[in-house]
Amino acid sequence: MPPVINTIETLLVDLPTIRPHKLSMTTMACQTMVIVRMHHSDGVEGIGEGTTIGGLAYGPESPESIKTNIDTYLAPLLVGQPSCNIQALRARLNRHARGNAIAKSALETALLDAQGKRLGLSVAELLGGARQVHLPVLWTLASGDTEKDIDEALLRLEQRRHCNFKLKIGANPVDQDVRHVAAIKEALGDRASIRVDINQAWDEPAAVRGIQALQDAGIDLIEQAISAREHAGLIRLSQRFNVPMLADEAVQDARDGFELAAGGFSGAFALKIAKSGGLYGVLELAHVAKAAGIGLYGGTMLEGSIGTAASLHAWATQDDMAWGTEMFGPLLLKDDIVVEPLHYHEFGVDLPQGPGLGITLDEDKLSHYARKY
Ligand SMILES: O=C(O)C[C@H]1C=CC(=O)O1
Ligand SMILES: [Mn+2]
Repeated sequence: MPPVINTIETLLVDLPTIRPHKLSMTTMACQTMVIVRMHHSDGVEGIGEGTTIGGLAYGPESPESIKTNIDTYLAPLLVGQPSCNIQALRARLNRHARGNAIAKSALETALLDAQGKRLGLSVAELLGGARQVHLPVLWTLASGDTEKDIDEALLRLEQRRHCNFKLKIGANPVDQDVRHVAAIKEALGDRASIRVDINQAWDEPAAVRGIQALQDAGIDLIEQAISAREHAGLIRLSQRFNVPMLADEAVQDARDGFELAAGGFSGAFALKIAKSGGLYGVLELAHVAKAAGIGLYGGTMLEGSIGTAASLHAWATQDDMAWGTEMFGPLLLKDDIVVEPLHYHEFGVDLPQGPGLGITLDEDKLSHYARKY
């Protein structure tokens, strides 16, 4: 008898961050993850994670909506279905439920984890095989304080944990943000690559002024300076400056990637399993980017270890991520809910080994941090 999906359980898990994490639209002191536990009739359990940033501040799905929509609409579409045809299950979810990319990503991750455990293969192997087993990882400096950010960067460099840094800007006036970034670049010099993420905070005239100053200060990459929906503006910025643009919120899936590429965008795309509805969707976007000569960047929604591991399995199948990854989510959290945390060293992280995601839940930690009703 081929296995079928028996039950799907969702848990909201709140973990405090090691310091306030300041973005242009919110400041995070805690991260909330939706953890999926999917049980199959052959006794296999698959785990997945759906995570966003700042409740509804970052995007249209909140942790609570992800949980509710899985429990109410998506899980009933999967329960009782054969477990192994993940493409058929993806199509079924997409046919009956629009949007909800983060919820779908959490479910697809759990399906892949279970299938890998069943077959004795890692998720990267299920996707065709790993071309890298140690991936570079950037760190985000977002304490809100220039001196603290410089100290944090120097410490990470000395620990050989990170040598690429992303600065979150856009909450302050443009000139103040530019001074903050330039001071950090000046302090770190050629020892580090400095990039910025504006998270859509500027309009196009402010972006033209700000990016010119950031380019002059030696910044390497400009992430999502203007509104996600302003594709034409983002294309204009990419054609105007030498410093490359990184599209993040503007590029959710392969369709967005195709539109930007066809419109003349150049630069890089931030890939996130959460934006593309899972690992297959994000790899479709990667293929469009590659065909268009657009660079790849392994992005995060600041997921914990499960979502980060799932993303790593997808990125590992690629040999040329021009801009590396930012898979540091677990390092921003004070604690973890897995038995063996991801191993960060030598400016990167190891791809977890073993069947499925290669991750085991720590039941005590999970029940400690799971939201109680
Ligand atoms: O890139 C984003 O927009 C979200 C996230 C990723 C890293 C970080 O610090 O914030
Ligand atoms: Mn971003």
